[in-house]
Amino acid sequence: MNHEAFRASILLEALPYIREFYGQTVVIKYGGHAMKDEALRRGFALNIQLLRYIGVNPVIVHGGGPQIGKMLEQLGIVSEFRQGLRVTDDATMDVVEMVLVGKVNKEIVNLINVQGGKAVGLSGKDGNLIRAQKLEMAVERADAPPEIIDLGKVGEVAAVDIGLIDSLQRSGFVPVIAPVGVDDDGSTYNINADSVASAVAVALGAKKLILLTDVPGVLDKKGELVSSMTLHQAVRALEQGVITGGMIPKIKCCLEAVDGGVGKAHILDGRVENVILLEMFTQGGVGSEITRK
Ligand SMILES: Nc1ncnc2c1ncn2[C@@H]1O[C@H](COP(=O)(O)OP(=O)(O)O)[C@@H](O)[C@H]1O
Ligand SMILES: CC(=O)N[C@@H](CCC(=O)OP(=O)(O)O)C(=O)O
Repeated sequence: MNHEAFRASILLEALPYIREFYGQTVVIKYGGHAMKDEALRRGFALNIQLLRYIGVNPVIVHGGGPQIGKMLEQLGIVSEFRQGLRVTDDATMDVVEMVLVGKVNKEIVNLINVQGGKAVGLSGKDGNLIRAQKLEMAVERADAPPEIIDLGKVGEVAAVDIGLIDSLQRSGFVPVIAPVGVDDDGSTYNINADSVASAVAVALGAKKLILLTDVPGVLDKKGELVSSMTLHQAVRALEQGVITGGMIPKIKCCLEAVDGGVGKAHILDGRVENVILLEMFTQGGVGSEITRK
């Protein structure tokens, strides 16, 4: 199907939803795993452009973990993850910033613009967008007080200044944000992209937070997709140990977003073509959604 025919068919299906989403902000976290394939990258950009076309305001927060890993390897810098986060010394921070802000961010901007969009790339430094603070990571231990581990230049979001995003959206631009922030002293921090997406979604009062990853959504004990969970059910799933590894921080980000006023949070398979449109504009969707009630 060519571009025009595809756009027309999507528009027909989307009609009932246009009213609901018109003028609303949707924050989409575009993870490194969902960027690997050229056709998928083009499809992602087309989905973003289609959202703009029907009056939705998408804001992209991107990752790039695998891309950072590859560059560190080429430079002979050993990288280690603790609790799903990259231990970041000064040399690693330089590479993270170069890869995320200099390479991945501009590639996404270019992709969207090639599809006829107007994307602008930002890092958390631009317009004081993301104020960071050093992450104090406490790890629970059996029969001992929690251990505080030092991850170096790994930050968490302290504040989001939406001024620049606001101006860009009003001028019809799609902001594309790299998850790098600065603290009050101007030190640069590497922040997990899911956390940045969640904080940006809350600050913007977004209708939706969409996290694109490399699984169909949240899976239960039998490996079956959980289409919908309330905040309460998601907390129970965390406590019961159904959710492990990288899915733990992802669910926590969804909880923070919905708790902070975002309409719904979605975890979707970024390897599936048109997954954003399928989730937003079909009955029942295709991934997992987390709702307040
Ligand atoms: N219950 C679960 N449902 C789905 N994925 C899970 C679950 N528990 C753990 N995971 C793992 O979480 C991973 C997603 O987290 P992560 O690799 O950090 O994603 P990303 O790199 O896209 O941010 C999945 O690939 C899967 O291995
Ligand atoms: C602190 C930390 O771990 N930061 C991440 C930032 C990129 C990211 O989150 O990328 P994905 O979403 O593609 O995994 C990192 O250095 O890999």
